[in-house]
Amino acid sequence: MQIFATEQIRAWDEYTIRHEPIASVDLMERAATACYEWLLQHHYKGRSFSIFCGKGNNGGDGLVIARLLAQSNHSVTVYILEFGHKGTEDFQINLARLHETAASILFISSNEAIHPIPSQDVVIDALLGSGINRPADGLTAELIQHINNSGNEVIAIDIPSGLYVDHSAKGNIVIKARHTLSFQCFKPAFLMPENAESIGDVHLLDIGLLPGFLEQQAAPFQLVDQAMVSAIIRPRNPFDHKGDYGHAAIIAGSYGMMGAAVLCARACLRSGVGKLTCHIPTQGYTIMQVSAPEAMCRTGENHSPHELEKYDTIGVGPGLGTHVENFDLLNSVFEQNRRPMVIDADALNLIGQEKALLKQIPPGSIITPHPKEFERLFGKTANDYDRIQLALQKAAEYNIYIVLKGRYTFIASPDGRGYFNSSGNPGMATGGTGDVLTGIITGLLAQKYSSLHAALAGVFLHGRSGDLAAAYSSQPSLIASDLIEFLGQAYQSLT
Ligand SMILES: NC(=O)C1=CN([C@@H]2O[C@H](COP(=O)(O)OP(=O)(O)OC[C@H]3O[C@@H](n4cnc5c(N)ncnc54)[C@H](OP(=O)(O)O)[C@@H]3O)[C@@H](O)[C@H]2O)[C@@H](O)CC1
Ligand SMILES: Nc1ncnc2c1ncn2[C@@H]1O[C@H](COP(=O)(O)OP(=O)(O)O)[C@@H](O)[C@H]1O
Ligand SMILES: [K+]
Repeated sequence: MQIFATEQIRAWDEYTIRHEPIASVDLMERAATACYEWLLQHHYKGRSFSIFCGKGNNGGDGLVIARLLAQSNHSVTVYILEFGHKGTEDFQINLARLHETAASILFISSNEAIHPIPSQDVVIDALLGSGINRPADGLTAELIQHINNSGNEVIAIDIPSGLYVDHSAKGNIVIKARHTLSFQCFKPAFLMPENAESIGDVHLLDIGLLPGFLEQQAAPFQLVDQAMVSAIIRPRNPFDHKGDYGHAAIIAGSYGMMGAAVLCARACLRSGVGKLTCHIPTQGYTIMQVSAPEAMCRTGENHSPHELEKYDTIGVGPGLGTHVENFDLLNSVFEQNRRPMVIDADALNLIGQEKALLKQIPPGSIITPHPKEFERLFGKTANDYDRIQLALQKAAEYNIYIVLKGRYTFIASPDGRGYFNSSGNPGMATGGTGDVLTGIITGLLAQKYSSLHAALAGVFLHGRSGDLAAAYSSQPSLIASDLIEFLGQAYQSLT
């Protein structure tokens, strides 16, 4: 699924209007009807509503929702914020239609007209949509503050008023919604952690925009979804043998952190790798042999970084520790292995301390930082959008894939393309889940998936395992080992 910027969303609306064909006011009717039906299907039937509308087409959506609710005997009060202009054509048509219903219509042209919102009302926010072109200020800002301070449940239409679709509104006054009902496709704003408080739960409603438009468009970002990953994962052939699925090495673990190495190794095995050898510290030998009997072990000084050429790929970092001797370890790994590999956790923290190592990373490798590790590597950014841009810039500069982990993990490709993963849940915010991801991606790389495909499929399967594990038990009880247990079902769910 594509993730579009403002101009492309507008172009998709226009394409549909021209080619379906459908009048713009009828498309608005379709969009608002989808919102109305969502409300009825989600326990809002019979409630009373305060609906706040601007005078653009977002406000037009609000007016249609108000009419549909009033016609089905809901108590509706509509507040129209006076921007100083008369409103778009579709807004005006729908204002005239609303006058024929029992809805109360009030205009807000000064702060004296802002009154307390009845506590039982559900608030619908249709003040500003994708047409916002400057921060909300003056009366608009006051009204947004008033709604936020009311404590009422707020449902935003298309996007919470005050947010931009595709750049940061950090520090601006923005509606805080419980739900956002948006149309057709994800907008970048919904994927940024900095907007979490504003967007609430996002629900994408199908308004029948024509798919033909998608063929002509290069979206700035793609969503990693089941369809994409199903097309990547290859079936196994009947005469295959373990040599066909690669030999991976995991270099991980230290005293007190052997668990990270075990989680990584077990996830790698479950990902489908042919053979796995773990380079671990001597004191971790028994732990690994007992916990992952399918894996071979190499022990010795400094993780015994010898004969690394024989592996198809290497995953390095989980639980490694940041002792000074590990700089030599990393240098040795990068010297011996020039094929794409996976670099995570303490290996990234070491590189963060010794930035010259960045240039030594084998081309096409995948690094998997969480936001703090990313910051140690590449520095702070002013907002989440800038961080995404910085990831793309650094991926190109070092010819690597950057998997920036989070709710919607972002994958930056060195060719400038960016992907947001759609699977996963906050149950996965628990120690060790990142080690599992490293194991999965390493296993996919060993199986000769391209770096891009290993990263995309790896993050999606990892999140899908988390979703299946949480559905089986619960989010709070989820632990990293559960992801490994559910990886099999995650694969199964693709077909
Ligand atoms: N057929 C379609 O296309 C469909 C569209 N749909 C809906 O249309 C919405 C987009 O509508 P839109 O383009 O009219 O923009 P919208 O956000 O309502 O109004 C913004 C107006 O407000 C103004 N303004 C801007 N910033 C401001 C600020 N900070 N504070 C105050 N005022 C500000 C600015 O005017 P200006 O003051 O700059 O002259 C601008 O004209 C979209 O989100 C979706 O809900 C759906 O129905 C599906 C079909
Ligand atoms: N709220 C969330 N929603 C979805 N995925 C999450 C969430 N929180 C964490 N994750 C995922 O869990 C993993 C955590 O990795 P990381 O922070 O490296 O953990 P650790 O270092 O403990 O292994 C990442 O893959 C991340 O995308
Ligand atoms: K809105």
